[in-house]
Amino acid sequence: MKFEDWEPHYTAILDYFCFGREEDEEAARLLAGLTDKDDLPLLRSLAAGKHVTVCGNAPCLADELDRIEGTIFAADAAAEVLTDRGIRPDAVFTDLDGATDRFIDMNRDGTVMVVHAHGDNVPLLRHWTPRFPGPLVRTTQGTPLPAVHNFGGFTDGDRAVYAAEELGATAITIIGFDLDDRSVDPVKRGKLFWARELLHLIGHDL
Ligand SMILES: Nc1ncnc2c1ncn2[C@@H]1O[C@H](COP(=O)(O)OP(=O)(O)OP(=O)(O)O)[C@@H](O)[C@H]1O
Ligand SMILES: Nc1nc2c(c(=O)[nH]1)N=C(CO)CN2
Ligand SMILES: [Mg+2]
Repeated sequence: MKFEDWEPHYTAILDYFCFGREEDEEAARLLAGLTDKDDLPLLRSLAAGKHVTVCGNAPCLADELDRIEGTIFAADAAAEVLTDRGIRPDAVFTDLDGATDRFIDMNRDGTVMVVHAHGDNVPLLRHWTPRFPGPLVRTTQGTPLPAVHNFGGFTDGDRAVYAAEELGATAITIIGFDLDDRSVDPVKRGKLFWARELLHLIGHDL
């Protein structure tokens, strides 16, 4: 999605959560300076012309793994549910709140880390970004920078779907999403509300 088309949705999300755009854009500038890696061509090659399965981290994920087809994009800690079952994702979309040392291992084995900057994860960006030994793509939800991309989307899971669309996937299967999950805290419920809105906007009704 072009940034001009994304921007009104982004502004509405900032208002809803009382998040600051300046903080998001400062985090993106910081991330721009933490590494020179930009493995966008590799990420594109994983999605373009391919069937992509996006794995969210709802409790139902473990029961839906038999639906996986093609390239695997994992939303943050969903990557661990997958590796626990011997499945290494092709890419992990993460704002790093679910990151563990196992992300470093899968990145060394070739999993693309798609590291997202926002106003509330600056310490995590500083901690993890220099430690990833393998392929890395950087994203922002604000104005994109030359090597900090914005494919649209907000939560790790819906951003993975937006990226798959933007990078030319021919089909997308979405598993591990329970957007009515009542076990989550109120802020997370708000995030799942926006995930549903944003997925609906690009034709995925969950
Ligand atoms: N019931 C669910 N619980 C958690 N994640 C879900 C659920 N259903 C779908 N998802 C997707 O899986 C992703 C898991 O990533 P993660 O739990 O790190 O969330 P996040 O987007 O970083 O938000 P938060 O800041 O609340 O952690 C979410 O971004 C969301 O898109
Ligand atoms: N400023 C800010 N931006 C975000 C946040 C967050 O907690 N704060 N969480 C996200 C993952 O759902 C995505 N973007
Ligand atoms: Mg996360």
